[in-house]
Amino acid sequence: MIEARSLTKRYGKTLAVNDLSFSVAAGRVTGFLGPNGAGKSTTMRMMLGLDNPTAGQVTIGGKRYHELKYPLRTVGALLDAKWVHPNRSARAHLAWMAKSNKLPAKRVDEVLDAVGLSGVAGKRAGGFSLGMSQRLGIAAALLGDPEVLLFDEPVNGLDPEGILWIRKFMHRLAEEGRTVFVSSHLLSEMALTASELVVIGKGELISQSTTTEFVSRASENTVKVRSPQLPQLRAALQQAGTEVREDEGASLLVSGMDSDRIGELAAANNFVLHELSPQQGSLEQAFMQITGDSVEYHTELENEAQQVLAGQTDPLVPSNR
Ligand SMILES: Nc1ncnc2c1ncn2[C@@H]1O[C@H](COP(=O)(O)OP(=O)(O)OP(=O)(O)O)[C@@H](O)[C@H]1O
Repeated sequence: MIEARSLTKRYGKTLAVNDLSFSVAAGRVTGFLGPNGAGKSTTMRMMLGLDNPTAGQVTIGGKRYHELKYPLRTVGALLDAKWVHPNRSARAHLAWMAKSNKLPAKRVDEVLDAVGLSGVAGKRAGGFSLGMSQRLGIAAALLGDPEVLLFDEPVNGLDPEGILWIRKFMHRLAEEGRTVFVSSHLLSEMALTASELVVIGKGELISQSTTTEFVSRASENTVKVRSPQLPQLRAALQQAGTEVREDEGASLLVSGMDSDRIGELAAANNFVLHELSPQQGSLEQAFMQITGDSVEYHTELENEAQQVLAGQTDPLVPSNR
């Protein structure tokens, strides 16, 4: 369990985190979502005692990081995967970390096995691909068998296979009952990875809810309707008080009435329906709608969201930001 209460961080004139309060529960993956510069990394650094809050506090299992007797046994983190001596082998890197933190040496092989790096444990970590480095970073985070895990943008720059691996691994950690808190600006990926979302913009809390609630609350839920009697159907729907838009000429997008009632209205008027399908809003739409002014780099995010919606980019592949 992580709890942030009125957490605030100021760097000179920049208010990086402003009066932020939220909680992260065990046994699920919680996504920490926000546009670039929203304050995600700063918040995570304060969780790990790498930065001191200007005001407020953040606790892990009720204690501030500095109060933890065995920090690595309580919280593990992946902040920067390339933080490793390039000439050390993966095993030597972990053995050094285990020793310097008074953790049992046998954990090294256990965590190498858990992340699938046993076969390359003797190889120089400097020659690892980004995906392998991320796995090594996760192995290091797991050394102390912590209840709480923090990952800062763990899928950045990874290929689809690497992204899928991380997503499944996080689900596994949550199923083991751990608290998994993962930051990202990749909206589609978070929709698949996290069941709970903490969303921030310009250092402030925008929302905390389940991913499903976040999407359905924010996005406009419409119903797509196709019929050979489109003009008549349209008139009947408008008369019933719905908002109706043309969708590529051949169908209608209806808001303000659910699909059951639209079907009943059509039946009552003897209209033939060729399609009646609820259109779920995407996380991108929800995010754009909710974050609104909080997005510092609006155009960039909008482009990304629009490309994903239009199917021009694979949501599994992160953009190069
Ligand atoms: N050490 C620092 N000194 C001054 N300003 C900082 C420092 N660290 C962060 N900031 C500023 O604080 C704000 C929040 O930055 P932060 O890195 O926490 O955001 P973020 O959500 O992690 O963004 P990104 O996804 O781009 O990493 C930004 O305006 C940033 O420029």
